Amino acid sequence: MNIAGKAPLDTGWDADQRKVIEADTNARLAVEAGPGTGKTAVACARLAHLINEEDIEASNTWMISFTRTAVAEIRARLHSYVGDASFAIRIATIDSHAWSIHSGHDPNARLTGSYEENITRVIELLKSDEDVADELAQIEHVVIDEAQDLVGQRADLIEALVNRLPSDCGVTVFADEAQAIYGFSDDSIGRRKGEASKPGMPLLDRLRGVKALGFTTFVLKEIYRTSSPGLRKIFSELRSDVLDKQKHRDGLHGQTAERIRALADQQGLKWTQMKVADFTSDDLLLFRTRAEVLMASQFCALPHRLRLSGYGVTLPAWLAICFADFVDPFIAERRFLDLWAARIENKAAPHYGPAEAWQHLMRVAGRKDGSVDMQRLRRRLGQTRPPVELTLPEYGLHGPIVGTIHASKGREASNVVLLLPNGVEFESIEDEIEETRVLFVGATRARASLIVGESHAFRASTLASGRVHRSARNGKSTMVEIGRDGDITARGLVGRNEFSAADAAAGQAFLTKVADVVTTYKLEADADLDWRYRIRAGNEGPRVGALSRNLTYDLWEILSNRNQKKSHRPPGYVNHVRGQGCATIVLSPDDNDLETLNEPWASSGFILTPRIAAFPPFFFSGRR
Ligand SMILES: Nc1ncnc2c1ncn2[C@@H]1O[C@H](COP(=O)(O)OP(=O)(O)OP(=O)(O)O)[C@@H](O)[C@H]1O
Repeated sequence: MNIAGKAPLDTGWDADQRKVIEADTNARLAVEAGPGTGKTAVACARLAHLINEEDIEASNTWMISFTRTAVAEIRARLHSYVGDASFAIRIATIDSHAWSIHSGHDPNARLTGSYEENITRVIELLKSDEDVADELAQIEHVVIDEAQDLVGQRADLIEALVNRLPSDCGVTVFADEAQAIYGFSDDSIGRRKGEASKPGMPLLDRLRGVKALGFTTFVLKEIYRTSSPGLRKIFSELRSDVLDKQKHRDGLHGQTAERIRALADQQGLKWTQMKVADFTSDDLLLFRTRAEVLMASQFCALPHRLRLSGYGVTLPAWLAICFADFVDPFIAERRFLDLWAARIENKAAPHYGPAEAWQHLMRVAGRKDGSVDMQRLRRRLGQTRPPVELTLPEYGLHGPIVGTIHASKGREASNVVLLLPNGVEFESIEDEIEETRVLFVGATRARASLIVGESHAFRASTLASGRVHRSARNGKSTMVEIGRDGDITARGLVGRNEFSAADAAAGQAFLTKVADVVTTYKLEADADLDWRYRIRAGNEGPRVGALSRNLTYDLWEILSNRNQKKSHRPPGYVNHVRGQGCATIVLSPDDNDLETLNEPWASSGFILTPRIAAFPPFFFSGRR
């Protein structure tokens, strides 16, 4: 297949891009380029070229990226270039590559060690273990995208990996230092996290610094993301300023924000006068912090999607709707298509049809006889990181995407509304430079237009669990984030302790009906469940689940932080908890929670869950 013909435009790849795509199989390339110059597109095309034109085995190639959402997008792009061969390429985040080296070669590998301990062990294995060396000897090419974000231990890991690769294994690394975001989370501005505050030397410089590794630098110059003149200035001139060390001094953040306002297609809007519902599916609304995203989402009754940390990948509702009562060990295509026709068609249908859904199932757990192995399917889907091809990239139904800048790195959208934080103060110049790069990333996501608005400044806090809360109505209520990973579990939905079999069935039947619409729930504290909150549909509807203790603990933590543990208690009920349709929870056949569930879910392992992401007000009441 001619990859050039697959370029996004009839004109094909430009000369710089082509040099990278068609470089020698075993070349070591460091590609530096700004936003929208096609780094990710070229990364995919390079692998496609190697597989299609140079006879490199897809299974002997690795593609490493920083985030799981990026991985999903890369898989989709590669599929369009090389078809099903893309499924053989090991596309994953650096963390999951590290984990597979660890678990494959260390008999004592356990998930219990801290993140740092695990990485340290993997680096040791890379340096000294002969089996690891044997495995690496098979690799013919490694592509690393978004390398600017790999710092500290992750950069050590990549360096150790590249050092151990056979000398004829090619490596292509892409990076844009102007987009490096390493130290901060998307929780709040200027909150540094652990060792990331000492980023050290950028990975590209480290690799280029070792002569023996043999890296040559390439640059991509042409901007393809946008033709808007203002945006192109942001992508190029503003980028030079962000990178210019001479300009790294007090006031850089404010000046950068000012420049973005001046070059944007529209500016001066106030978030208080806008709402999520004013936008369409082509729009991406970007906020700096998670709390701002949660606020914007809480006040939007129409379907929309969320993109922020803490809301893991979700599996589509059709899986549970088809398989909740399916207990046979295997399923044949005919049977699946019947289930789809009866339960999914015209209801909770995803953007693909039954034939494609079946192909996904076959790839994940297909057998030689053409049927799908249900136990295997459950094992694969029940992992914390299920196969990307069956997961949904955003949390929600459809409509505009509301997200943090951090969670939108490497992505693009037709129209971007960037809500700039105002009146920010920084503790150090490093903080300010880091936040300036965050602004730059936010301002470079748009293809057609960038609208800049001012966000509404308010204070919010984050608990140890990562849950955000903020005081509202002059302290009368507290808005608390609901729907984080772990808030709703299989037990909370269909556990025997929580529900009779009949009530669980009624709850699941209700969720099937609302699998693709927005639904408002009410939380009710239940004394019989140790004051955990039950989730009721509307005021009078069925109870569809019970939240885990995580929320109850966190509410007491809020009271404790305020010294109100003795005088106040969490409210008996909470309104305005919205769910964006439903998703599926899958339990692996060896999951201990299965025995606590009602039938048929204890046998099937597929459970429907409301997709809740809400920031409702809690009125803590005084104890008498
Ligand atoms: N030669 C080309 N002709 C036309 N469009 C192109 C070409 N190369 C890339 N593009 C398009 O330009 C857009 C930006 O590409 P891509 O997302 O790969 O950029 P990037 O450098 O990875 O950006 P970022 O650093 O912001 O993540 C994509 O829509 C891509 O399809």
